[in-house]
Amino acid sequence: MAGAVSHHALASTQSYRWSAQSSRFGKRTGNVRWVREGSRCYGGRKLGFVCTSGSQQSSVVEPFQLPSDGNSDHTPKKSSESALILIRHGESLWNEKNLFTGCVDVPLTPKGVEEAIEAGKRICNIPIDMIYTSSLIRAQMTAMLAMMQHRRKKIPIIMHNESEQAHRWSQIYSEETKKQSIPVITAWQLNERMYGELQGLNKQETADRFGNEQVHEWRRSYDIPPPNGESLEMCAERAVAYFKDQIVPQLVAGKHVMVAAHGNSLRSIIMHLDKLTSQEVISLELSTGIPMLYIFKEGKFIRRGSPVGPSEASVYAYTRTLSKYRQKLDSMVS
Ligand SMILES: O=C(O)[C@H](O)COP(=O)(O)O
Repeated sequence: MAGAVSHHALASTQSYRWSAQSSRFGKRTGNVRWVREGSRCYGGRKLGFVCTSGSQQSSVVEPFQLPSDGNSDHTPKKSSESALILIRHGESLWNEKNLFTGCVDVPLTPKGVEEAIEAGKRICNIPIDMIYTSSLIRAQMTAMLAMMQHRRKKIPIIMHNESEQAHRWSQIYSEETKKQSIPVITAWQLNERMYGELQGLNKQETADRFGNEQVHEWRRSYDIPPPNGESLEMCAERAVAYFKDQIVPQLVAGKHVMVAAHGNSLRSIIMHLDKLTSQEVISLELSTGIPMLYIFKEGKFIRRGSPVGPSEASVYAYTRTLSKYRQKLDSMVS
């Protein structure tokens, strides 16, 4: 294995996990509320902290620098609120085998399929106009399976823009059918961080060989890459840039967006949204198949946590747009 990488002591590392659970014992780190769920963890052992959902746990993120590309569609509408759902793919066949996966294109396990379906139930009342996924099948499967649960019953359709011909050949010629569809944009920039020479290795065997601290550093440090792979910082350079350039303008235009991607590409985006430091992000863990909701309003991102269920009051009580959308769905089925 090339590229020996030095390791620091990570003794003070705590772990945090996005979760739908709540707790009464909380502490604030910057503008993020972290809630202690159970025992402290370290280096791949038990992860025992949660970052909860719910109105008390919302945080307001500083306004973004909006892209000034002269496109009037991107002018923030004062009254508009857009939903942003971030979801890590469900369990993959290599998650199950505990192998470093990175950019290897591995499908979901039956459990991963279930997780995606469950995630879909949790967000089935939240409006979604556009979907962004990585170019990897586990994220695309997750998005499609989740959308099958959505009450609006729009059909997600992958847009093929890789060539002029692919674009032309995948056109839909009915306005009515288009209205019943949701465009799915695939982007390599949202792919998992490239794990270099760790891809395909067993995580436990790698820790046994190189030590827990070294492997934890490769997996969680901000700026230390695994051998010949991407650090989180390098992953952020493409994933956060794509988020700002392509996804934020859609939110600004009032579109509700779901992003189905990966542990580390989403960690880099959440680090950006929640303004986590490079120390804080070490402890951010994302579970497979857990949707996370942000509201974009007047140029700010408001973190709403993870909807526990389709009817969770706190998700809808807070925003007029979401509660109206839900009422509309209710009236459509009654
Ligand atoms: O690429 C992988 O192996 C996983 O998707 C993420 O792995 P990590 O938890 O080691 O970053």
